[in-house]
Amino acid sequence: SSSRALTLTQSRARLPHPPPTFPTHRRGASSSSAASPPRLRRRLLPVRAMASSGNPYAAELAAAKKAVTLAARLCKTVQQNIVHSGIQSKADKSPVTVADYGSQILVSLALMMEVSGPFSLVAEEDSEELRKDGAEEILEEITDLVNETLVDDGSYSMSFSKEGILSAIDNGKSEGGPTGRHWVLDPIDGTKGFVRGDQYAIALALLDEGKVVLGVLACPNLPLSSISNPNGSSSGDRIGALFSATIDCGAEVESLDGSPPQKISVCSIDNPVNASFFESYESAHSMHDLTSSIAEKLGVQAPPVRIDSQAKYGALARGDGAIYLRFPHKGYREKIWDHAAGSIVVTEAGGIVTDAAGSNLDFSQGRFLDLDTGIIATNTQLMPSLLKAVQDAIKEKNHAASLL
Ligand SMILES: Nc1ncnc2c1ncn2[C@@H]1O[C@H](COP(=O)(O)O)[C@@H](OP(=O)(O)O)[C@H]1O
Ligand SMILES: [Mg+2]
Repeated sequence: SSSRALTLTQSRARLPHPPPTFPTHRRGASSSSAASPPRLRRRLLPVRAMASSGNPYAAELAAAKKAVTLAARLCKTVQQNIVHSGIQSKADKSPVTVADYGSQILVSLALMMEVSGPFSLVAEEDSEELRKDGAEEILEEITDLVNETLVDDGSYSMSFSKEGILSAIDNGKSEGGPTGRHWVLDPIDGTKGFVRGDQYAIALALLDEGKVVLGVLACPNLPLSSISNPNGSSSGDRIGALFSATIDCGAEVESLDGSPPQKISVCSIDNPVNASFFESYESAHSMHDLTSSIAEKLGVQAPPVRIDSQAKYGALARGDGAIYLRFPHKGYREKIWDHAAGSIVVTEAGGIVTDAAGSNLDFSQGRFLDLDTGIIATNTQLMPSLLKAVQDAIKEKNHAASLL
């Protein structure tokens, strides 16, 4: 209601740190009002929900779910258009670019509206390209798409000006680090899958004092209950899964269009013969020859299950498969937004996520993960033998390379 509406000036006075601003105008106002002080209706979540759930991050979790669900609405629209227009076969990358920026803007907006206190966001995109000559058309497309999504969703009665779009994107420029709270966002993880019409995820996590304390993964194309065959297609299952996890509170999955959350846990397979493993669809992202040699050493019989994005972590967390292997080619540096949300979903579901040396991933070092060789994830039962197989396979590969 209008009595609850706060001007930005009012909400700043109430908060310990000013939230980031983006020029916006209320829907229905003339375009000249974009220059007048923006009015943001800030919805604060009921404090009661926080206290009764026993989850110290309950408010942030609710905000994160709302943010990625809103972004997923935009991404789904764009992906449908891409698939229908057959644009994925052309070199034109603009639809995915529009969705990437649009998703980041909506997540940033929703977090800002729903969570009080200092705001820091480490996100993949910045506005540099959009500020260049020749980018006007794409900027206009993003602005229209974001504003249309806001109208369809109906949660926030506001619309963005083009300048507002640019500054909202730049809210994601934080460097993260070991102190304070930082949101970590991949607005579209698995862009290759997105363009192919396959799996992708909107991945959002919260770092608190260098540790991931919360993660949500919106997977609009993932079957809700399980991947029923090796290609990840469904058998009449509902499509669209939202995974979430908060530190020490477990992991859950719910439907992206609303259903009660269900607790999830990793599988309890302890014999690798019965295990299957996930890896990137793209061989450029992970060495399929190395993973195949690891699987062979371990005695895994099933062929690899190749899926784009952090949907792999979600599927692992609910026991659709037993192992996730990721071995980028030499020289690649992993980014924190590619693993923060996925890793807490797996660990809170009872799994373990480490680098190839068996060390925990360290999200406190800025935008990159500094890690040894690759990332592996599985349950507690399989981890010791998996780690041994990984190290043996790497040794063998290095030895073979030294003979060349
Ligand atoms: N050469 C490379 N090696 C490993 N990962 C790469 C890569 N190039 C891109 N990536 C990362 O792999 C992510 C996709 O992971 P996956 O292969 O599991 O689907 C990409 O996320 P984006 O799609 O958000 O750019 C990107 O960050
Ligand atoms: Mg990514």
